[in-house]
Amino acid sequence: MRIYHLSAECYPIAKVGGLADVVGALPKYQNQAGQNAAVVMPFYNRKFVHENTFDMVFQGTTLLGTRRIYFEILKETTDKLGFELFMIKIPGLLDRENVYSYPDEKDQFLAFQICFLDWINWSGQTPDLVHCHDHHTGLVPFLMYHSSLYKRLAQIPTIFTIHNGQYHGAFGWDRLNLLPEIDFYKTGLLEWAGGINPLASAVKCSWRYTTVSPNYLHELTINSNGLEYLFYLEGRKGYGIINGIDTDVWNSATDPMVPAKYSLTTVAKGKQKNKELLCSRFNLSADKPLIVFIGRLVVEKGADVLPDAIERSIQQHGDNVNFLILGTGDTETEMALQKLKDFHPGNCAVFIGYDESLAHHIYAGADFLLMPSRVEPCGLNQLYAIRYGTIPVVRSTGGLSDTVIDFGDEGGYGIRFNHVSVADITHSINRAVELYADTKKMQQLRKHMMSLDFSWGRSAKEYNDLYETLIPKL
Ligand SMILES: Nc1ncnc2c1ncn2[C@@H]1O[C@H](COP(=O)(O)OP(=O)(O)O[C@H]2O[C@H](CO)[C@@H](O)[C@H](O)[C@H]2O)[C@@H](O)[C@H]1O
Repeated sequence: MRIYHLSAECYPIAKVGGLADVVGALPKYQNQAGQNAAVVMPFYNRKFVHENTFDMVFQGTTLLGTRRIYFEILKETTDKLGFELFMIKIPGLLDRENVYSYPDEKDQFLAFQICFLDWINWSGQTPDLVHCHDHHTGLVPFLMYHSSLYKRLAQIPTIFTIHNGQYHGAFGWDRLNLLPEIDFYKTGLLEWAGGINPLASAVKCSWRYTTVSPNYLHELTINSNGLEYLFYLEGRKGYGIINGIDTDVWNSATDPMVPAKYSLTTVAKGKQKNKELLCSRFNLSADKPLIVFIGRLVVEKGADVLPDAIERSIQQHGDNVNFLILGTGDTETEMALQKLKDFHPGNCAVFIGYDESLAHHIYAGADFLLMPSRVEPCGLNQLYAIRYGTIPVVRSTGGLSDTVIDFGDEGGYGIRFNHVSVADITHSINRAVELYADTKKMQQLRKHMMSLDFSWGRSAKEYNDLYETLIPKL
């Protein structure tokens, strides 16, 4: 079955967050299960494109409104990622370094989607299914079914996966002229709340939509930044499939970014060594419990509550607890964390920035990973933590509820709390500190976690099974 995954991010080419991890792994596991899945993404001027070779497999021109643009489809030559990788290059528009945040970002993603459709249309391809990810690719289903230009593609099933329902990519009707010819009586399928809303359009037009955890499917009807009623209406098309992790990349016994490699049998020693290295780099003490946070410092992740919660915990536990934060995001939170570090240099360390290698080292060296998320569609950090024997301390929401069982419950291994509040977080940290003192229990939980299977195998099969239901049997 030929499948195209369309995404703005893909690990290791361009990663901003979890979307990249998923799109860089799912197709590989699907191919191992007998599919023929490829990834199509925008061209970014990044390390990966300079260190690898590409063939130009197609070139053409298309229209973005009245602007004629020239584009190239570049294919990575080795398929070493476990899937074919195609990048769409548009000189001056899709050939920059960063993934997001350019003032003409909406034009960039619109052009990306149009060029993809032009390419498969004019090169005569008929994939079995097109799988779109997040709002950057959300107009593809509408255009496939309601543009006279792409009538040839109108029978191809589309699936849309929502990695984050808070972001819709919406824009005004004044930009409708940037779309190719469309059936004007169908424009309602583009609309939500008075504008063009790519996420809403994808939910309406794709054959099926999926969320990255079963719990999040339900939560979207309660909190999706204004699309709650749409999710309620379209609920029959929705499926919740939990993300997996790429166990080739996330393997503490082979991970090149983990200084002291370890397996289930050597976890205590390996973790301690990694922790010592981390602590000496950040001026912390390796004898104390090390509680870490990795991620975007934004309200959605509960990062705004971290400074107060950490301050309170340090006060409560005196010198007996350590925190390490890796992230970047809201300036106010970054500044509050820096200040905290200055007040408590021996108990709190902060690294503002994005550092993939440091993140791997932290997952391996930490005792506890804190995730006080307000919204967490799936969450990969807790899965990486579990895989590396690090106890997740999470708010019960979205995919965190689906993947973390409190150690007080049967079969449990993590710590869960209900509210994004200083009180709930500090209470959970108290539990973590107590747990840390029980060396035997810690060791038992680490081994238990490392024996759990959150790899893509099962989830990739669920996607494949869903595809099968949409593709007519020959
Ligand atoms: N400063 C930093 N330095 C190094 N690495 C960093 C980093 N900040 C973040 N990361 C890494 O980025 C990834 C973040 O993944 P998440 O799934 O937690 O979040 P994100 O909100 O981006 O993804 C959205 O999509 C994914 C995928 O579907 C969902 O799991 C999630 O709930 C949803 O919000 C992890 O691999 C993490 O280690």
